[in-house]
Amino acid sequence: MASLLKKPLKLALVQLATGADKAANLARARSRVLEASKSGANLIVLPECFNSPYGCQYFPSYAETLLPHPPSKTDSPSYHALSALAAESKAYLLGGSIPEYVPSTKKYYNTSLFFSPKGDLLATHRKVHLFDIDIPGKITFRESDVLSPGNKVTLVELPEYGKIALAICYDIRFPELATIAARKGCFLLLYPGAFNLTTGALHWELQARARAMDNQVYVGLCSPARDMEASYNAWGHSMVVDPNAKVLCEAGEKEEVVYAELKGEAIEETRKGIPIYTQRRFDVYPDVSKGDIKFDE
Ligand SMILES: NC(=O)CCC(=O)C(=O)O
Repeated sequence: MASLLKKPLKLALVQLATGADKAANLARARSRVLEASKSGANLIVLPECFNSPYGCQYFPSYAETLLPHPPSKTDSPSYHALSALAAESKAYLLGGSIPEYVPSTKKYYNTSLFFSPKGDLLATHRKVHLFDIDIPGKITFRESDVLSPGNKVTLVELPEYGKIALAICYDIRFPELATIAARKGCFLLLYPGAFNLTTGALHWELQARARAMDNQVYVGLCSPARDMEASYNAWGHSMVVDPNAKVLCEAGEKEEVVYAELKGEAIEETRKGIPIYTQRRFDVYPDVSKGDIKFDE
């Protein structure tokens, strides 16, 4: 069987310190992405809401308009900054997410943008599962007060490497997305995400390792750096997990770039040793990757 990952890939996660100044966030992202590309990264990831603070009160004022494609520089400075940066760094670049506004429907989304090493937009992913939680005395958050959900599974083909899946933060709690992506042949699931001090301590690493273990693929989670002065305190701890659920690299809480070398053999060896791939009982339960699924491939 052909390898899901055709050749080794160096993945970089940029755990960016973001603030209120969008231009400063973009400039900071640029210098960290260029640093990662100088270190040989082939695929570089920026966090959820990398160009703005994270919070419902911020989404409208930071939102950019992406459609019709390509957007003007006024409609989406972040699109143009990311496109130029991908081309300059000659690496695939995932702009973890930005708040997006669609004037025709007056809807806001939490949207990531994925660029080729030539600076072409290959995919966008609108967060499918909105972060609405209420843990009394700890954290209440309702993205759905402002945002609308996306409605597709996003898979992207990188011709020299293979297929990857894009999702955002709270999407990781819904294992169906990960399973569908893995069964469709992805070698890597990427989740830019801003967990917080409550749920980060509980579930950040557990979710990453669970998605990797269940699906025997690589998983990357990229957080903003923690800022205790901000209204929302991101967990940090960006990490890459291997197909055997082992953490390959992990950031601390501050701004940092972490790297991992991904290899196709690791997926094959894991699946050979524990062959759940050939042991599924679709005569007992359904295959979630079959049926009426909305894809953007
Ligand atoms: N930005 C998010 O979606 C946060 C998700 C989160 O913290 C969680 O626990 O899930």
